[in-house]
This record gives sequence, C-alpha cells and structure tokens, in this order.
Amino acid sequence: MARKIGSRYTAHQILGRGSAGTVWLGEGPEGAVAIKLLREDLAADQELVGRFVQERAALLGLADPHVVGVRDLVVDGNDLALVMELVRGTDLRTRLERERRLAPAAAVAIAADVADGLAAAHAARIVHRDVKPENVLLDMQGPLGPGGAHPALLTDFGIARLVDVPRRLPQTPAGGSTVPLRSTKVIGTPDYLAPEIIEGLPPRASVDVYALATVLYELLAGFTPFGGGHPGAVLRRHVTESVAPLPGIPDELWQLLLQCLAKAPASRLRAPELAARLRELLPSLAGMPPLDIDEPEDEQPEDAPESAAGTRDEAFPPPAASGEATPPRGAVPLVQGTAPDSNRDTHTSMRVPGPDELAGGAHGTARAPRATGERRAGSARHRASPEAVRRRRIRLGAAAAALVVAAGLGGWLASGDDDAGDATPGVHQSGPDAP
Ligand SMILES: Nc1ncnc2c1ncn2[C@@H]1O[C@H](COP(=O)(O)OP(=O)(O)OP(=O)(O)O)[C@@H](O)[C@H]1O
Repeated sequence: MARKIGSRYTAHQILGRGSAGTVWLGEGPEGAVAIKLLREDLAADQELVGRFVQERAALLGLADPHVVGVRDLVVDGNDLALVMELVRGTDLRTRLERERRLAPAAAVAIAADVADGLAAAHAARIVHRDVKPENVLLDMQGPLGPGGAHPALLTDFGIARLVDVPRRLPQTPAGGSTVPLRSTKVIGTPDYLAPEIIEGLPPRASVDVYALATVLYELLAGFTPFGGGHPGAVLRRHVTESVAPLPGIPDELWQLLLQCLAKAPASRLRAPELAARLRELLPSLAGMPPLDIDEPEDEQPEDAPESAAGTRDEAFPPPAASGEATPPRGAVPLVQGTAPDSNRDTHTSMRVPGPDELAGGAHGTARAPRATGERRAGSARHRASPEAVRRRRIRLGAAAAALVVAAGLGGWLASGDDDAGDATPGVHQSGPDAP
C-alpha cells in the first residue's frame, strides 16, 4: 500500500527493517529511491528532529561512489524520513550468511570500497561509528570486480549519531585545559567496537578503521576476531586480547589486518591509506579460494563477566531479546514484496565497564581458529555447529547488538580536542558542527 512521505515522495513497499525504522522502496521527483522512515517514537522526539535538521547539510553533502547518498531529509507531521539512493542488490551480511567465507580477493575488494567510502566521510569530518556487514550494500547492477565482488557502498551514515543522545559534558576544570572525557554508555555493535570506545573515549575516525578491519577479518574467516559469548565478554576481549592468526592468510594481508586492529588508535592506518594498500594486494589474491578454516569453539555462558560479588554485573545485561525468533536478515532485494527483516529492538544500552571489569579476563589471544580438521588438544569446550554460530551471531548482532549510541558523545565537543593518537586529526562525529 502506497503512502505519501512529505509532499515529494511516495513509499511503495517495505524493503526491510532496522533498529531505527523501516526502509521502503519509494519514488520521488528524480525516480526510484529508498526511504528510511524512522520509528514513531524517534520521530516524536523533538530534540532528535532538531538534530536531523541540523545535520541536513552534512548528510546531503556526503557524495562518494562508495557511500549510499542521502538525497533528502523529510520532517512532515509524524514522519521523519531519510530519502536515500536506492541500491539494487543485497547487503553484505546476507552474502556472508550465504557463503560463510568470501574468497580473499572479493573480501579485500569489498573492504577497499568501504575504506574509500570512509575516506570520503572522514574528509568531511564525519565518523560513521557503526561499520558492520549490515551497513554495507552490494550493488548488483554495478560491474563485477575482483573475486566476483559487486561495488560496495556504506550506508547508515549519521543514523547512530542522530538517534544518539549527545550530551555536552563539562569541558574544563577551573582554569585548566580540556579534560579527557569518558562516556558512560557504549554504543555500537559489540563485535565491531574499537577498544577506545569501550574505554569511554570519544569516537574518532580510527574507530571506523578498526570496525572495517573486523569486517574484513569476518569476511575471510566467517567469524569476527573477538565475537562469541556474552556481549560483556566480547567487549573485554577487544580491550585485552590479541587477534588470533588465520591459517593460510597471505602475510601481507595479515599484517594489514593486524595494523588496523591495533589497540592503539594511532597505530591504525587511515582510511585512504587502507583503501590503497588493499587495492595493491588484489592482484596477488586473484584466484585464491576462501580460507579453509574451522569456526572457533563456541563460548560458554561463564564468559559473562561477573562482578566482585560474583553476580552478573549490570554493565553487561543479557541481550534485550532473544534472537532465536528473529528471522534471517533481509536482503535489499531487486524483487518486490519483501517481508520485513525483523522486529528488532533499537540499540541496547550498556554502561562503560570499569577498568577492573575490563581487566577481568585473561590477557591472551582470542579464540584461535584452526585449519580444518586440526584438533585442539585438551579443550573442554564443545565446537559450535554452524547453526549455533549463526544463532549466536543473530542474538548478538540483533538483540544486544547495536549496543547503544548513547554517549561517546564527547565527540560533539571534539573540535580542537582530538587526541594526538587519532588517525585522522580533526575528524569527529558531529559533521555539521565540525570546524
Ligand atoms: N539505500 C538502500 N537501498 C536499498 N535497500 C536498503 C537501503 N538502505 C537499507 N536498505 C535495506 O533495508 C533493510 C533495513 O535497513 P536498515 O538500515 O534500516 O537496517 P540495518 O542497517 O540492517 O540495521 P540497523 O539499522 O539496526 O543497524 C536492510 O535489509 C537493508 O539492506
């Protein structure tokens, strides 16, 4: 059933649902578009509407072949909508679920495209903050690239920021210089969160590079480097553990991944350099099959961190809702009449764990993947079936997933306050306010 969105657009059918709203296939004066209609409760939030309007110029101005362009922002009665370029194809999560692991050339080509998109955003002083396979769309109408990869476009710019509740934190002690800020809530999707966000620092461009490197690892391995188990355990691993090597991965690619997954933001490459280095690797990866590795063992519930009192700590609440009933994530189909992806709740809020909580886990290497058939001696853990892994991913990705977008928002006052360690000085999440 068609419905009008503002005076210029008509929404025809649902393409899918995310945590912030529903995406519709629609039409406007310039042809077919995708319209993201934000949830009613968000649309009723006057502050959020204000931020929408404020961010308008930044969102509309971000033009790059690897960024899903925002064409318009509509504020009309109860409707709050982002009108976007329509990408005819699928999202990267759907492709990954179908193939489990991508050939290195395809994975690297997709990551290079996303790095290009990030480079454009960072140049415009916008940090994405929620880079993950769900937010990468594959344009099936674009030319086939290396490894059979269609062009990749990064979407959902600004959504995390808009839906978030930025707070201007007290800036300076009496007569002193700016205090380093710690946020009190963590936002994002646990598997892709950079350690500095978990530690409460404002998100800089380098968090996107870390998230993209996590996505690339996942495309190659079929699982993320620090995922698995309770969301709190995932957060802790980001901060305390090193990445387990992937058997069979070409060394240069591994070194690149390691550099971008560095705990120290300053050690990571910037997005333009990452894009260039990935593209340089492409010829050497041509024809290489997907890596032949097993999933790591599933995590046990005891991975959930415990407080000093020995009870599950409130910093790590259980996922808001079970993902078991969540249907598979939808594609962005060329086809019509798609059912909504899910009725996922919006971002789950977690408070930033304290240093003791983060240090609670053993320092070590994340669950080591093994070459196929290789047994792990003495392991008491059972191996997860692919189905269990899939369900675990959905649980984490969907329910606990978008851990919140509540704070980190020291970034709003980041102007002139970039930490020296930032890979892209001057970049912060508040596009339009940026100096
Ligand atoms: N510009 C677009 N063109 C075509 N399909 C799109 C476009 N943007 C989003 N979609 C599709 O709409 C569905 C919902 O997208 P949405 O961005 O709302 O959620 P998400 O990114 O999957 O999840 P979340 O917002 O919770 O992170 C997805 O299947 C996505 O592939």
